[in-house]
Amino acid sequence: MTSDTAVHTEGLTKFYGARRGIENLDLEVRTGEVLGFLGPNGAGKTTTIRLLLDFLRPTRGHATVLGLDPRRDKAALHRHIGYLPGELAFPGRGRADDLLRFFGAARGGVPWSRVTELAERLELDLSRPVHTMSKGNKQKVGLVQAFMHEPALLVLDEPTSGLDPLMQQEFLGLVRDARTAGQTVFMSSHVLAEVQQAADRVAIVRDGRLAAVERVESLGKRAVRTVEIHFADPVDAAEFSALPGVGAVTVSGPVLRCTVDGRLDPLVKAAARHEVIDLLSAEPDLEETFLSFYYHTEHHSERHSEGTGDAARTGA
Ligand SMILES: Nc1ncnc2c1ncn2[C@@H]1O[C@H](COP(=O)(O)OP(=O)(O)OP(=O)(O)O)[C@@H](O)[C@H]1O
Repeated sequence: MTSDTAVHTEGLTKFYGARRGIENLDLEVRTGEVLGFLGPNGAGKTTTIRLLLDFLRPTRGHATVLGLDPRRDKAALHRHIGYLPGELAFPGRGRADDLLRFFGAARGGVPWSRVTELAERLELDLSRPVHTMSKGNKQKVGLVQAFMHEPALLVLDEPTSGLDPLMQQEFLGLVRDARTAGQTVFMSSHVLAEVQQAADRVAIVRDGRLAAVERVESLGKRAVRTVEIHFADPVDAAEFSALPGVGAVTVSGPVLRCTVDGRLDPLVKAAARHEVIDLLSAEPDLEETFLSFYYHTEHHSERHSEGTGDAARTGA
């Protein structure tokens, strides 16, 4: 492991008795990248995060985080990490600002302006006692404490849970700023859409095993979109169904509906031979296309054909 690598795991495995938490995880998070750690409930995301921070001990295998051994160098490691747990539990009945002062002091001092700047961006009222706050506002306190000391590595477990859409966007802005500042971000989620907006790569876990690691750009290319074209006059389905990437063509009079996998260009050029009244293209639904590819396919490893150079498969 070099300084180019923020997190490195080798055969990392945790069983809870006979129950698999995560098994044989080989994963690398590069310094300065945002890695989305994606998987459905129970996939093993929280287990992995807790192993990286030494809140759990592996059954076998090994992790190196920021060049340190989480087990041996836990205290040093935690100073360089900003951690947002999946389930927040704040102690006591204190106000948010008092709590954050306490966290700041524990990390060797954090400029208070940094705390207020984060609180303003997230529209968090620091004068409120944390125990009276809504889930979303508690989540904001959790985010402020994770980001406030500008750690080399942010480890965020389901960071947007409880945040409304506007605040989710603000959070993604914080992640992008962290990346610009050279920080590394490892964030778990079960929502691809949010990870896709912020991450360089996504690692997909399923049933305690790593299913794939992909660059986010290659997810987009894989997306199937639905297209509906309204023509001035009726058209013939046969004219469109053989076009590259075009599938599920149905024609009802002057309205053509189909799916397009990849480039829209062949369909648009073919449509342009007719008078087009309207064209509707639904946003690529990556949840439906990409995730179903991994989650709902028995033999998904066989279906993963195009190599991106990043594919990491464990034969799950
Ligand atoms: N303390 C525990 N004792 C027994 N089994 C556990 C424990 N913690 C987790 N597990 C099991 O390990 C597996 C992975 O759980 P984990 O919490 O890591 O998944 P996750 O991907 O974080 O899920 P979620 O999105 O629901 O938080 C699940 O089958 C879960 O039931």
